[in-house]
Order: sequence, then C-alpha cells, then structure tokens
Amino acid sequence: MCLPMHAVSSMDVLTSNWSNIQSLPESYVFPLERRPGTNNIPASKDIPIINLENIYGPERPEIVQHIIKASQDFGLFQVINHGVSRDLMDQTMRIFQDFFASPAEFKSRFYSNDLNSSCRLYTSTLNYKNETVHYWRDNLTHRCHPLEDHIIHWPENPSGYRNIIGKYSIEARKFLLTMLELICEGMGLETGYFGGELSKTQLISVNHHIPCPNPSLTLGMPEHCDPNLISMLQQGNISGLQALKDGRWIGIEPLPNAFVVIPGLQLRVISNGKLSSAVHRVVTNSKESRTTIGTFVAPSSDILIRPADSVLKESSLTPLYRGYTYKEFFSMFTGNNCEAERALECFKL
Ligand SMILES: O=C(O)CCC(=O)C(=O)O
Ligand SMILES: [Fe+2]
Repeated sequence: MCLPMHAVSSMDVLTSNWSNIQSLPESYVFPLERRPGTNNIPASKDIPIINLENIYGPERPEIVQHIIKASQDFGLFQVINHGVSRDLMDQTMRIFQDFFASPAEFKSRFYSNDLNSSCRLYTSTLNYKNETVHYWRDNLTHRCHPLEDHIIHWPENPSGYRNIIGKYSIEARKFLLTMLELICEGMGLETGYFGGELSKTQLISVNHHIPCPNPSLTLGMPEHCDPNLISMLQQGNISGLQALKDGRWIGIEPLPNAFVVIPGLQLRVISNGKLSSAVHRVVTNSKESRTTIGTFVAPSSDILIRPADSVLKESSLTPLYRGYTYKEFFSMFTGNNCEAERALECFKL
C-alpha cells in the first residue's frame, strides 16, 4: 500500500494501532549491513550494578568510585536501591502501557512530529516523512520540570496519568540529581556543579514496541548516544536494549527493580573525555510488547558547556572541546543525523 503523504494519518502510522500484523512491511526492512540479524545476543553479566543502599554511610567513597569506573569503562550501568518505590515504578509502567493501548482516536490528539510541541506522540523518528527506513517503535515525550509549568499539557487519561506521572517525575529527578552529585564528587568538581541551569530541563520519553513479525530485519531504535547530560531508563522486564562494548553488541539485562543509567554526551565533554557515553540501540522481539520509560536531564538551551576547570587543573590537561551552548550542540547533533562523533567533532579543539 502506498498512500500520498497528506492522506496518511496518525491512525495509520502509529504501530500501537496495528493489530495482528503478520509480516514486516517493506518500509521497516533495513539494508543488509544495518540489520541486527538472527544471532541471539545474550544479556551480559559484565554490566556494572551499583547499589545505592549505603550512600549516606561510610561506603559512599567506594560507591562513588564504582560509578566513575562504570562510566569510564561502559558508559552505562544499572542502579539498584535507588529510592524510587517498586509500587510507583509499576503504576507508572501500567499508565504508559494503558496509554499506548488506548483507542486510536484518543491518541491522535497527541500526534505531532514537531520537536517543540509540549507533548508529542509519534512513530519511528520525528523525521518520519523523509526517512528511508522506519524504526519499529512509537514514542510519547513531554517535559516534566518544573511540574506546574508542564503538567497542563499532559494527557489526562488513562485515569491517574497526571497524578502518577507527576509523582514519578519528581522521584526520577531526585534520583538523577543524586547520581549527578555522586559523579560530581567522583570527578572532584565543586559541590553543586550540575545544579542550576546544567540540569534544568527534564523530559520523559516512553518507547513502545509492539511484537515484530521479523526482528532480524529491523530495529526498535537506531544506534545512538544520548545527547543530554544524563539519562535513566526503566526497562520493565522485556529485553531489547543493547550497548556497544569493544566493537561488539552486548545485551542489557532487564532487571525489574533497577534503573539503567547512561551518562550523556554533555558529561563526556564536561569531564574532558574521562567519562564515556555508551552507544546503544534497541532490537525488537516477536512475542511480547515492550514499553520502556526514559527520563532525560539536559542543560537549558543558552547555558555554556565546556570541560570543567577543576578537571583540567587536577591533571594539567588541555581541553579537548571548546565551549558551546546546548542549543548549538543540539542543532549540530540533529544536523548530523544524530551521530555523536560527527557532532562532537564540530567542537573539538
Ligand atoms: O528503550 C530502550 O531500551 C532504550 C531507549 C533509549 O535509548 C532512548 O530513548 O534514548
Ligand atoms: Fe538512548
């Protein structure tokens, strides 16, 4: 079926509106070299698991070092005993699963491919109309901080949406700011370095993948690095997330009680390359729907980002990157097809 673009509505393109799909539409089939293939990639036992249970006790310096090492070696790790209750995590997951299962007419109210829209539901990427291949995912994204400025733009249904997602956003922010505080200590930065404008923006970004008729031919999300300051991910209990380590893809085990934490590209720059940000992607599966909840903290648009003075001084290093605003970075990132290395190249000294 090939419809002229103006005739295509959100009802048709959102995969969460499809039922009983038996074969993968042509427009989702990747060129050979980008297909994930049929090799089953098992969950890696090497991914660091950080336990925050005793961060306010004598073990804190050890935990901080564990986080720094995980950020250097993997650019991604899991965190347990993070302070967000299992009950709130489960309720939040249920709200989003119910959102994607809602009638197409209801969801069409939120459909938008505009990066600036306050609450956007879209499929594949924001570039759906021009991309050559589509990704097997729907996504709902909106801002969360300060809550009172944004909550009015959120869906009111499923019932309890604003109440539950409001609570989750506050708890997720507390958790990410704690992670940033620990990273700040581990890098020897002045207290509060990541507070204020560097962590002002907060987005919740929910991915939903329906079962895919042929997971070997397509992807749920492209390989990418997160462009922001820091990300957390509630993976639920269905696998799909993979990270690139030493040139090979490894599976990130879905641990229902854990958050996956990914230092973003801005942490790589501020640490002058000491911390890394994992390249990751999402593969699909043919059996079960997968819903994941990402929370991203990012700098405000006009703040200057550059390698931190104290990082440079401590080891008499020369800066690897020039200063830039997050707005400038983000436009380079999207202008370079969201390829991290190409975007960073523009700011290298
Ligand atoms: O859904 C996932 O497992 C990963 C999501 C992700 O990488 C992202 O939203 O940036
Ligand atoms: Fe990501």
